[in-house]
Amino acid sequence: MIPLLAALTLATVLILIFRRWRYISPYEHIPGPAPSSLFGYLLDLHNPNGLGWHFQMTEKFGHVARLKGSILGSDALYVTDPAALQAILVRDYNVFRESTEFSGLFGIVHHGDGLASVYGDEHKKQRKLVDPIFTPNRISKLTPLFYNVTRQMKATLAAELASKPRGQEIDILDVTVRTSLELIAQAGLGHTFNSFDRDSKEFKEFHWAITSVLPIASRLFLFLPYLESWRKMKPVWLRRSLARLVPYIPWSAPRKFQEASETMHPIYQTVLEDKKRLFRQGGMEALEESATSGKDLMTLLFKSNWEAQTDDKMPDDVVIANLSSVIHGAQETTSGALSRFISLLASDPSLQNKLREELREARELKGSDDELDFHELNNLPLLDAVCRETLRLFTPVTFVWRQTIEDTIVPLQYPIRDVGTGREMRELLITKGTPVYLGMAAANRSAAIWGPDASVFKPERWFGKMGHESTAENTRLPGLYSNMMTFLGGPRACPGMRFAIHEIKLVLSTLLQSFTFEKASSDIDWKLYITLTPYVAGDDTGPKVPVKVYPLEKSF
Ligand code: HEM
Repeated sequence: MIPLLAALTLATVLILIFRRWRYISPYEHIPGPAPSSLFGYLLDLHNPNGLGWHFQMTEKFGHVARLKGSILGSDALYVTDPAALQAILVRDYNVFRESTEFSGLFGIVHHGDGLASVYGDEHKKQRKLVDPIFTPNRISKLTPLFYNVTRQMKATLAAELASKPRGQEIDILDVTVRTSLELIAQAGLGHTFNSFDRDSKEFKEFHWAITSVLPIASRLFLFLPYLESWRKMKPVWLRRSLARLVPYIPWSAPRKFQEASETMHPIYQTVLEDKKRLFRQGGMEALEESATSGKDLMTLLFKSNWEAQTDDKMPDDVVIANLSSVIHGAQETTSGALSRFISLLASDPSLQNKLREELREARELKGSDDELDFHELNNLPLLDAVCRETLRLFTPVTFVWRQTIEDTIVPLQYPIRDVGTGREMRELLITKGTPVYLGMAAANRSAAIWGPDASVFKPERWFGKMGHESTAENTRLPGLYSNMMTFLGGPRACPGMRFAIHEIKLVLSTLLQSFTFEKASSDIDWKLYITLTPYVAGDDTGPKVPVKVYPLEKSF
């Protein structure tokens, strides 16, 4: 049996190598980086220490680059061209699908076919129910809930500082992680993880699961192409029986991946069951009388689903998968971004003071002890510019992945020069099956788009300007937020963008009104997992962002 299996494997590998040898890439004429291993571009693209590889893409190779495949695989494209991005994300979004790697991965993590795992009409139908829970009006009503959480954050941080010698470094990532998880738990689920209680078992377990599942998955990237077939495997009893064997695999990554995705699911089930029970007992009124006055995203989604036409209603497993997508989408991205903001401010005391002055003036103008509301926070020009510039330069999601399901020609704003003939091409045929990587961080740093100072942190570039006016030549990118790619664009753009911006502004303003920040002695390495994750340089024991924090003599 074993010799037969070995012979079959060898024959398959030889056939694949032969096919690869005969393969003529449709992208031979496009410049691109040489792969650093036999695995082709894959190891470079996913290298946790490879952020520089992404950042240099447009300057070295232009706005479309060829990524050479492995000895067994075919080539891919890395796209940052504004016109091509518009075609891929908006015009032809049904042709450039979320990759099966991602839909398989998120289908398993979210235990069902939520937004991140569906395409076409099903995706449109689900977005119709999810988008209304994120309108500016709905987000503005979450402000009191947000302040409840930031008050706990402030008290916990003040207590930690009081218990330590003055000037000792603290891990601000721990603070932003607890804050963003508690914010999305309360505002998203109407639930608490008691995240500021160091002994909270629920916080520890959920936090471990939500922060580990994607970094672990990126260690399994060679297996990602098979996850979609795995989760759709029939008969279901066979898949379930095989899944029971995972804990016995002598490799920790699949075991931990399974454990993490199994930890989060029961919490979402309980939250949904609680809402249903309340609804059965007292209808919508009972939900509206709950602790969040019915303003949490889960109640809104429940309502939106209840009011939908029968054909549009989502079954419970899809509601749960979407709930899980929302919580996941909100957690890692926002906590990492918040710690990035604070470490930037810690290195720039003058910017910190200017932001504090802007806040002080706004509070004085308001003339009461009430905190700034949604609109008042949005009307602070320096805070807004710092927010945009940080999210441009330090894009939390570096790239996304699409798969082409039919041959399509896309236009190019920046022509490609043929490496053989030097001929200029103003459009590009992308053939069926090509993996297409959309370099969001690279597009946000392109010197052709943003000018020669594209890689400099310069909040002033946004003063008095909207979206494309801050680029070098009024270039329009198809991004949802301020003409940049941070939250993507088109029908699959991030629905939680307003939630994220409001959270970032509100948390930062709360911290700046009570504390000052100073740079710590160590440098931070931002590692590329699916979102950017901060580590102290030379210390791989876990994500951290040490800074020195001091209470303000007079907080306001
Ligand atoms: C700085 C913070 C955030 C960033 C940079 C960010 C970025 C993104 C990006 C790039 C995508 C597209 C992924 C893809 O197509 O492969 C996305 C999707 C998504 N985000 Fe966010 N996000 C952030 C915060 C949030 C928040 C706060 C929420 C919810 C409260 C959220 C919920 C979602 C959901 C549900 C999706 C899936 C949308 C779909 O497939 O239709 N995100 N996000």
